[in-house]
Amino acid sequence: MLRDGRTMFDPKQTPQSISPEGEQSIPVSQSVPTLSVSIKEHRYNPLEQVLDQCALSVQPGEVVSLIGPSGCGKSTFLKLAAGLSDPSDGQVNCKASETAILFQEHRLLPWKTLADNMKFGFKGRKIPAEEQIERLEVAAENMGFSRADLDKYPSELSGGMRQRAAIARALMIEPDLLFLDEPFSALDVGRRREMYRLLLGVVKQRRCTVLMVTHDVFEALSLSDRVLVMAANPGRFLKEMPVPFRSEERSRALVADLEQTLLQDEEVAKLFQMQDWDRVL
Ligand SMILES: Nc1ncnc2c1ncn2[C@@H]1O[C@H](COP(=O)(O)OP(=O)(O)OP(=O)(O)O)[C@@H](O)[C@H]1O
Repeated sequence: MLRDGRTMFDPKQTPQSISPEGEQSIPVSQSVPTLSVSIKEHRYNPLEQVLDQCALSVQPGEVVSLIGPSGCGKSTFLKLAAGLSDPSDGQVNCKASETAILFQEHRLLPWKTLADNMKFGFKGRKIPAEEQIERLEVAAENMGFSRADLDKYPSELSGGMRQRAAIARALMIEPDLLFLDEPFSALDVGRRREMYRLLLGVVKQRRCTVLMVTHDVFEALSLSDRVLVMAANPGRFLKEMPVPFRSEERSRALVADLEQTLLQDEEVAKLFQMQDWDRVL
């Protein structure tokens, strides 16, 4: 059973096509979505249409990932969904009360220590001082930061530490909606898995809703309830791959099987130029 109540027993799930009208053809659960996005089109300049007919509803506690070739418009869709700018034509409806955004770049302030960067999200929020300290301590432990690390400046941290700091900063405000753009790209395989567990723990405990962009298909299928594949020129949703297993049931073999099914779909294979999928090189 998926978190939103849908059941999908067929382990050989196949990608479903998405109609140009958006996802109306896809069955969704009955609860009020945390996030509804309907973008008819988006352009940064009048001559180039970046997005075309991208509609998506995300249910409370659902994890949805966007994958697609570089430049197809994933980050643009995420930024519009997060309300960072308005679509040229379309609307975004968000029911979340606390939203956090994690950008592709870590965006830490170079003149602030790691601790101050991690606490930066508290600015403007009424969180008592003791609770701020408690959240910082828990986050530092979860992220594997020592007391000495907390006094360092971003320039003194490794790329992976900076990325973990940005993840901590986002999670420390306890969001009920998280927008993540390539959040784990700088982490080694062990840290990545720790972060996956942490993220899915937050999703489960607080019913946090997640919309994530990633280049890593295996990662997307490991973490998500469904994965949307975007095509380019203009950016649009091409396929949806539901993940028919609860997160705790997902083994490497099951996810690898789903990855193979997805990447062997004719249209998806063409999109990523992966028609000879079984070849490593
Ligand atoms: N601020 C901007 N101004 C003008 N064009 C932009 C801007 N941001 C993105 N674009 C263009 O919009 C298109 C989609 O970019 P976007 O970053 O959304 O793609 P993406 O799928 O996230 O790429 P990647 O996987 O490489 O991060 C690209 O052609 C890009 O050049």
